Parts: sequence; C-alpha cells; structure tokens
Amino acid sequence: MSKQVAIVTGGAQGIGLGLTRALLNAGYAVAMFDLNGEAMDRLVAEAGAQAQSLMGVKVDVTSAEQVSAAVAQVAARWKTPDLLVNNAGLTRDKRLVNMSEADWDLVLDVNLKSQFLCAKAVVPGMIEQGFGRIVNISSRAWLGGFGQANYSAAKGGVISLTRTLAIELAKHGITANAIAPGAIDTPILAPLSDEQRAKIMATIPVGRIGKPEDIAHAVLMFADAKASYITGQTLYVCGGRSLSSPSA
Ligand SMILES: NC(=O)c1ccc[n+]([C@@H]2O[C@H](COP(=O)([O-])OP(=O)(O)OC[C@H]3O[C@@H](n4cnc5c(N)ncnc54)[C@H](O)[C@@H]3O)[C@@H](O)[C@H]2O)c1
Ligand SMILES: CC(C)C1=CC=C(C(=O)O)[C@@H](O)[C@H]1O
Repeated sequence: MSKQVAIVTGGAQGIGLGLTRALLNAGYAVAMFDLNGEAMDRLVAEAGAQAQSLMGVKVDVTSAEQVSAAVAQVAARWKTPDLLVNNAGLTRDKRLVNMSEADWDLVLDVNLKSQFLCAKAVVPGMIEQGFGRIVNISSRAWLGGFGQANYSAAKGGVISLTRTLAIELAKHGITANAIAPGAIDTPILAPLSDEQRAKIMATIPVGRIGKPEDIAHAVLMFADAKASYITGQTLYVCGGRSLSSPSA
C-alpha cells in the first residue's frame, strides 16, 4: 500500500463520516471503526472506484481486545496506520443528581477510554515506522455544561491525554493534537428543538452551526507531514463562540 493509511473511529456517521470522505478524497486509505456494521457495508458498496481504499471494521472501541484485533486487520490488509482520528463519542446528558454510575461509565468509556485503547494499539507500529499523527476529538463542552458532568469530564480528559501523548511520542516523529468542536450539524444534535438550535446559533459569531467538513479541514491540517512542530495543541472549531462561559 503506497497510500497513507488512516483509522477513523465512529467513522460511519456524522463528523466521522465527514472525516472518512475528506480523507478518502485527500488520497488516504481509510478504515472506519464503528459499531454500525450496516452503515459501513453500505458506504463501502457505494464508494465506487474508492472502495479499494475504504474498509469498515465493526468494533466496539471501548474493548481492548476488539480494538487490537481491528488495528491488526488494518495492518494486514494495508500497512501500519499513519493517522488515527479518535472521533467516536456520545452523550448521556442528565443533571448530576439524576446521573447514574452507568451513565458516567458509558460516556467516559466511549469518549475517553477508547482514545487510550486506540492510541495504545497503533503507537507501536507508528514508532517502528518513525511517523504518526493522532488527532483526538474533544468538545468545547470540556469547559463545563449543564447536565454534562460525564461528557465534560471525558472531553477534558481527552485534552490531558493528548498533551501526554504529545510529550511521550514527540521523539518518534508522532504528533498528537486535539480538536474541540462547537455545535456541528450531525445526528447527535437531532434531539434539539428548533428553539434550542436558534438559541445556540445566536451565540455563534460566524452565524451558523458547523458542518462535519469544518472539522475535516482541521484534521487534515494536523495530519499533514509538514505539521511536525505542532503537537499537544487543542484547536477550537466553534465559529468563534465564547470560551469564557460554560455551554448550557
Ligand atoms: N456534533 C456536535 O455538535 C459535537 C460537538 C462537539 C464534539 N463532538 C464530538 O464529535 C464526535 C463525533 O460526534 P458526532 O456528532 O458525529 O456523533 P454521531 O452520534 O453522529 O456519530 C458517532 C459515531 O460513533 C459511533 N460509535 C458510538 N459508540 C461507539 C463505540 N463504542 N464503538 C465504535 N463506534 C461507536 C456511532 O456508531 C456513530 O457512527 C464525538 O466525539 C462527539 O462527542 C460533537
Ligand atoms: C451533544 C451536543 C448537543 C453538543 C452540542 C454542542 C456542543 C458544544 O460544545 O458547543 C457540545 O457541548 C455538545 O454537547
């Protein structure tokens, strides 16, 4: 495989699907790691000439065994990945008093633990090849948000994890950076009413809700081989929305 190889967790939908498409168009071979096997099968079937550069691996990214088997599958079909985008995530918003231990564990596992597991699985190969790019998706909500004790803590953990990866891996030609999106139009926003969407829009100086392509643009910047001096950073992609007040 002469192409660069990327893994996108949660790559079958929303921001992840935007990343999958943008990376394919940028010439990467892309492996989607997602729970939604049907969606990945459909995407590969619809990929036409790009199908040979696209694979879907049905994997729960909170499982160490499944993650290491999935990374081995990618390396066996193509090569050691050059880029890992840790994007899979979900919310279970509830006020603290109503938040169960299961709500806490699920959100921490999918948003944070998965990033540790995927990094641990790809890094040995990246060290061996002397090159790697890791981009971890956090959220502007790491600043704190009503009903988001679990999600905010997980997304703050993503930023801490990223800084540590950057420090540990710098000498191996591997960078690690985080992206903190604001509101991006994906199925994760589906539960919002028109009124709630309008309220969010009013706080965004750019005057629109973000699109998956906005995040893909930032990922491609961090992934560039020329971006070797950019590591440990968190880039807010949120249309200029204030970082001083907690999201409500
Ligand atoms: N959409 C936003 O406004 C927004 C804002 C800030 C941050 N984010 C973050 O961006 C990332 C993507 O969000 P999105 O809006 O595209 O979400 P989404 O719900 O549209 O897509 C998430 C994808 O992750 C997959 N997934 C979930 N749990 C998984 C697991 N255990 N194993 C494998 N795959 C799993 C889902 O199947 C789905 O394809 C998340 O980390 C989210 O927290 C989103
Ligand atoms: C999950 C969703 C409602 C959501 C939208 C916008 C965010 C932001 O950071 O602006 C996130 O907090 C996230 O909760």
